[in-house]
Order: sequence, then structure tokens, then C-alpha cells
Amino acid sequence: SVWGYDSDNGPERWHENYPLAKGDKQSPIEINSKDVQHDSSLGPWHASYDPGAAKTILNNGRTCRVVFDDTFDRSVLRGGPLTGAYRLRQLHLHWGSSDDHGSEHVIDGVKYAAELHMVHWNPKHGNFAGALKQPDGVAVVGVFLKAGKTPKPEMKRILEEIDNIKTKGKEAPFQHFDPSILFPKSRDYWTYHGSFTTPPCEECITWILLREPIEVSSDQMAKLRSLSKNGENEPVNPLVDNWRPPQPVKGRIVRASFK
Ligand SMILES: NS(=O)(=O)c1ccco1
Ligand SMILES: [Zn+2]
Repeated sequence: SVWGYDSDNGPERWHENYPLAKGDKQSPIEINSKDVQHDSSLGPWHASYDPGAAKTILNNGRTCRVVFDDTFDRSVLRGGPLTGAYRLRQLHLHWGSSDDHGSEHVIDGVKYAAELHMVHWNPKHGNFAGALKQPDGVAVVGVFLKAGKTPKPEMKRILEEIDNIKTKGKEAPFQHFDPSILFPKSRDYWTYHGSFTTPPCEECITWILLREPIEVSSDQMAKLRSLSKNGENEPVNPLVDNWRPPQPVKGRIVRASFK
């Protein structure tokens, strides 16, 4: 059966069809502040996104994804650990069945309710498929979502669309959206080299994980959990716990832009 997050097709079995899943540079990882190295040469990262690049929002049965036009340098990420401008291709989320877990990366033992990934690729490698084969091919900005009392207004656009993409395969127009409104105040980040957290788990990602979580409300988290893994003519199967657990660090260095 196609890979997923259930006992018969979940992260512990991905390696049976996707051997890279057992590689030495897999993601996510647990970050322990005591092992992190501050790197004063790490400059600030900069996102310059064109709201007009946003195209559609999709439920693919495994996450909720917003897709952007990446046919030219229209929405790009640069700076930080990166060389050159990486094009924004899509953003998506991973979340839990309750507010006390759901993130993929774990910070000093803390699991957040969700983790937002903004996926960018390096156009020097021609196209996205080519970038997947390169160690500097992809850059993902990770933003942690902490469940609290205050809703995040900037999440409303995405959450309002949920009702139109309840079931697997449903897609809706999603335009005039600048995802940088989702960033927290602080630009502080950790960075390390890793992989896609979903099969085929290619080890082509420079991860940029923002230290400051954004706060969302429990109701906003519940909205995400109202998505279904199944199609419209199938039984409702709540789309929750679509996160991969932390993988072996295998001696990798995690650097911090902050002290
Ligand atoms: N979760 S992730 O950001 O490593 C990913 C999987 C596919 C595209 O992006
Ligand atoms: Zn992801």
C-alpha cells in the first residue's frame, strides 16, 4: 500500500520501498540546545514573496498544501546558510491528534502542536526534480505552531479554505497570499543538513528552523484536524498525526544563528 502514517504503511516501514529513509542525514531530528553550535558567520535569511505567486490549496490525503508559481524567481528565499536565491514551491503542515504533539522536529524535548514547512528549491539545478538529487537542492523553512489562547489571524486564510478541501484530492484556488505573514517576530534560527520528512526522503535539504513559534488557538488546530485522509465517497478518516518521528542525528552539527 502507498506510504502513509498508519501502522501498516507508516514511518517504521517506509524503508521497505524507500531505502533512503535509512540514510545518515534524515529528518526530522531532535534538537538539544546543549549540542548546538552558535555560528557568528550565519547571517539573516530574507524571504521576498510575490502574493500573486500563490495558486491553489490542496488536500492530498497526507497534508494541506498551498502551491505557488515557481516558473521564475518570483518568490524567493536567500541569505542565512544559503548561497543564491531559492524559489518557493509549496507550503504544507504536519500536526497531531491533540495539541500536545504534532511537530516533526522536537526542541529540547518539546513537541509543538504543528509544524509549517515552506519548501524552496535551487534553480541552479534546472528544475525541482533535478534539485532533489543535490545536497544544496532544497531549503525548507520550518515554523512551529504552539497551541494557546490566542488565534493567529494570519492563519485564517488557510483555515477558511479547509471547508472547501475536506477530502483527499480536493483543490481550491488560493490567490493573493504572501506566506511571510506567517513568520514570527524573531528571525533567529537553527540550521542543519537533512532530508525530506516524507518518502522518498531525499537528503537534499538545508533546514532553517525558526526558534520562535507562532501561537494559534485550539480551535484553529481543531480546524486542521477536520480534514479527511479519504476521498469524498469513502468513510471519514481524520487527517491527523501526519508527522515523522525524529531520526538519528549521526554526528551532524546543528548551528544556531543566535546565542
Ligand atoms: N515535509 S518536507 O518539507 O520534508 C516535504 C516533503 C515533500 C515536500 O516537502
Ligand atoms: Zn513537511
